[in-house]
Amino acid sequence: MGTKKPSDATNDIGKDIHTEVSNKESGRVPNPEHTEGKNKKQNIEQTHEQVTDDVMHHPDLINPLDDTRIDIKSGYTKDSRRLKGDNHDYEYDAVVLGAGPAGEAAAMKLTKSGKKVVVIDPRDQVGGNSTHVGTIPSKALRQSVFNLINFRRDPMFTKAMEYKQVPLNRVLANARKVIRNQVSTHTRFYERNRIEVIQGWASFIDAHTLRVETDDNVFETITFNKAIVTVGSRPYRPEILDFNHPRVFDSDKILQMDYVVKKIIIYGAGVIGCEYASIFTGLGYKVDLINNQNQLLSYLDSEISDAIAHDFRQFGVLIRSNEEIDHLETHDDYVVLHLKSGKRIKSDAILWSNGRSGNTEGLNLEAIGLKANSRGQLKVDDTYCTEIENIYAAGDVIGWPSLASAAYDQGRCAAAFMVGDSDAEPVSSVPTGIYTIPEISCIGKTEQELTDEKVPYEVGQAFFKHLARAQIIGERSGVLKILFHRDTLEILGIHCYGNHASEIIHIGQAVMKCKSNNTLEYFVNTTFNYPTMAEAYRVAALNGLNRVF
Ligand SMILES: Cc1cc2nc3c(=O)[nH]c(=O)nc-3n(C[C@H](O)[C@H](O)[C@H](O)COP(=O)(O)OP(=O)(O)OC[C@H]3O[C@@H](n4cnc5c(N)ncnc54)[C@H](O)[C@@H]3O)c2cc1C
Ligand SMILES: NC(=O)c1ccc[n+]([C@@H]2O[C@H](COP(=O)([O-])OP(=O)(O)OC[C@H]3O[C@@H](n4cnc5c(N)ncnc54)[C@H](O)[C@@H]3O)[C@@H](O)[C@H]2O)c1
Repeated sequence: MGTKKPSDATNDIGKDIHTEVSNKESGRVPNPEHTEGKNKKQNIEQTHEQVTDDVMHHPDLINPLDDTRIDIKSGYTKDSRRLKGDNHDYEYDAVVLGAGPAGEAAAMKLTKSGKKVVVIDPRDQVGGNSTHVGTIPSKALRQSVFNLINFRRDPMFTKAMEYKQVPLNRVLANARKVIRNQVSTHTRFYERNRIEVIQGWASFIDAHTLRVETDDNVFETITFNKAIVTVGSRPYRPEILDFNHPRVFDSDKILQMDYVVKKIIIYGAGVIGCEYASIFTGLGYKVDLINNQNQLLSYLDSEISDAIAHDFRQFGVLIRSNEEIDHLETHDDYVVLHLKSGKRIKSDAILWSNGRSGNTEGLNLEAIGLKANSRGQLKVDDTYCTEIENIYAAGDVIGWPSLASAAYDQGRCAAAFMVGDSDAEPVSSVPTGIYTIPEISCIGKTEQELTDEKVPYEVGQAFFKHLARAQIIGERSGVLKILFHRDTLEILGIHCYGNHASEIIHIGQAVMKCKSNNTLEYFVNTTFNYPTMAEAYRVAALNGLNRVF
């Protein structure tokens, strides 16, 4: 990502742009002429301390997994022609804090609406946590492990293959390639749209001024009319754990694990914990999965939740439910997890996957009168506007649903609201896609919800083992469940467990979205390709209709 050098910081509309060497580095007291007042200066000092702490505390936030740099070549700077002169004195119409999916979508929508936009991110590559440490590496890793499992199962190879455990960072070779391609694709989007991208840490000085610390410890200020905060999230790290210990990991640090283990504890059985349970068992590790609740992924339809728990046990995952950490004992070559129930679990390493926190600490929100909640998240209204009228927020930093899929749409919608699009709508319905092995995907209501709401529903099911396509590609388990109103046949929920579930769900989602066509009969009266996994919809629909009397 192109770093804007101080020399680029020309001022085309009469406002001062300051650069200064970090006080911390130089040991010098800053020149008071370079700041607008004592209070502001204190805020800046505080921000710098916080930001530096964040960098120290969380180095992975700024270090992409793939260190091959893909620089932005546009060189589009403040000297460039303004696309459209909005009626204000600020340098930019809009500033975007964070170049993840939410930030990218917001920047694209803003620039296509004729606004002069700048995006700021501390990483030297675009893509955000989603591309560098979240969605992309974990899904590419899962695919490699999935291939390995199929390879080991295939009788053509089992005899010839030496069964060897592989360290995680070697399996990540494919992920590095995907990351590089993703960064390259997204870099081109910024370039083609001539969006300025600055590498640096952003924090607020006031509601129209940002302070940006570039990676060479140079600070500058930029002024803007509106801002959108899309700084994302990072793993929540409780103080009782030492994440510098080589056997203690979170979902960012795990990507650097360079040794093989026989046994690993996963603390937290949320989406990340369950996806990694599949990855580790696929690599041949024994897994202790510690769940704080009594059911896995308890918001899922309970049959699906039972199915994944059953398959996990088959693959050698020991699920320990209703447990809570007391403390962790660390040693050079092992760890012992002490649970409040009195149990002690010894293992080669631990992956802590119990929640995430919004990256708001270093933003100096106090300077603009904003306060994040205890999880570092910002509250927004239906237009993604925070309590400050020119400051918007989207993506993980606003909490629900904390998905890359939704972050992109939220960023685009927030920008649409910022520019006053009359047809902008906030994101409200998002499918669940969990990339365990096998996958889980759902949309709409669960059986439990419909029962609680006393809705007269029926169920139609299709088991993958009966589908021609599934038999051809060797899918052994999997089911598609359609929940529908028994009188109107309206589809109320779709739940899928099995490989390709995250793709299969979209057929049902499209039908559910078409209000006039949203009935089970669509699947009976429409000819699908054969043999396909989509045939599951026809089989499930006929199965469901047979129950209606
Ligand atoms: C292991 C894992 C697997 C996941 N798998 C999936 C999945 O399969 N599907 C899915 O939909 N979602 C998945 N997610 C969630 C997904 O990654 C997030 O929802 C998504 O990254 C959120 O996008 P975002 O744009 O809000 O922020 P992010 O992707 O977090 O990007 C925020 C950016 O802001 C930058 N930033 C931080 N502080 C500042 C600052 N002060 N100034 C400027 N910039 C700053 C950061 O460097 C970062 O580049 C997964 C997450 C994890 C951790
Ligand atoms: N396939 C996917 O869509 C996918 C994959 C991985 C991660 N993700 C996203 O990543 C996010 C994190 O997943 P996860 O499995 O770590 O956790 P989670 O959000 O499922 O939560 C796990 C537990 O941690 C608690 N928690 C959450 N944040 C906390 C905080 N800041 N402080 C204290 N406790 C907290 C929660 O209440 C819960 O009990 C999820 O929101 C998920 O949407 C999505």
